[in-house]
Amino acid sequence: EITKEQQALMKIITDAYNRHQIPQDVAKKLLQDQYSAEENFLLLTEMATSQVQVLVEFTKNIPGFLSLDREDQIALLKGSAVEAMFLRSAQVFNRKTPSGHTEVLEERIRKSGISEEFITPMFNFYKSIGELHMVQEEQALLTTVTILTPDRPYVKDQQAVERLQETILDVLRKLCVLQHPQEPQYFARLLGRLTELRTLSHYHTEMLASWRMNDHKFTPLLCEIWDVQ
Ligand SMILES: O=C(O)c1ccc2nc(N3C[C@H]4CCC[C@@H](C3)[C@@H]4OCc3c(-c4c(Cl)cccc4Cl)noc3C3CC3)sc2c1
Repeated sequence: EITKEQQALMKIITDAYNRHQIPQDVAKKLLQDQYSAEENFLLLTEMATSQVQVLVEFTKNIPGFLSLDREDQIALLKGSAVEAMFLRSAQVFNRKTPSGHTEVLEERIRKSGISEEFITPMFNFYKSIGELHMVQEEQALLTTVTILTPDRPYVKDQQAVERLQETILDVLRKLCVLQHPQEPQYFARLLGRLTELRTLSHYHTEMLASWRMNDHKFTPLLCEIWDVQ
C-alpha cells in the first residue's frame, strides 16, 4: 500500500533524522556535577543551541524544503523550532535503554527557573509521547509534518508548504496503519499530539519571557530563532 517512492521518501527522512543528533560530547555535559539553577540554565541553553543547529541540518534534507521560497524556509524553522525540539527531546525521555541522560536532563529542566505551571504540561507531554511507542520512522515523519506546517507566521506561499506536508501526511497515515493494525485511531492520536505541541509552544513563549525578566542571557542563535532580545 506504501508505494516505492513513498518508501524512498520515508528512508531519506528517517536516515536524516537519525544522522542529525546532538553530539555526544555536548549531551555528556548533562552529567557534569554542578546543579545550581544558573548552571542548569547555561547547560540547557548550550544544548538548545546545539539542537537548533541539528534541526536546521535535518530540515535541509526534507525533500522539497530547499525549493521553497528562502524567507518561507526561515519562517517555517522559526515557527516550528520549539515544537520540533519537544518532539526530539521526547525521545530522550522515552528511550528503552535510558542513556543515563534522562534523569539528569529532567532534574536540570526542573531546576532551571521554569515555573511549575509549565513544568507539569511539559512532562505530561513527554509521558503522552512515550505512551504512543512510536517507531523511529513515525518520529521522523511527525517532526517533518510539524516543520511543514503551512499556517506559521509570515509564510507567504502556504500552498507550496501544504503540498509538501500532505505528501508526508499520506506516508505517515499509511505507516501508522501498517505499524499499529490493532489501533485504527493511531494516526489521529499522533496528530492530536501536534495540537498539544502548539499549546506547549505558547507556554514556551512565557518561559522565555520569565527567564528574560530574571536577566538570563541566550545565545545569538536562540535569540534569532525565538525573536528574543
Ligand atoms: O541524545 C541524547 O542523549 C540527548 C541527551 C540530552 C538532550 N537534551 C536535549 N535538550 C535539552 C533541553 C530540553 C530539550 C530541548 C533542548 C535540547 C534543550 O532545551 C532547553 C530549552 C528549552 C526547552 C525545554 Cl527546557 C524543554 C523542551 C524544549 C525546549 Cl526548546 N527552552 O529554552 C531552553 C534553553 C534554556 C534556553 S537534546 C538531548 C539529546
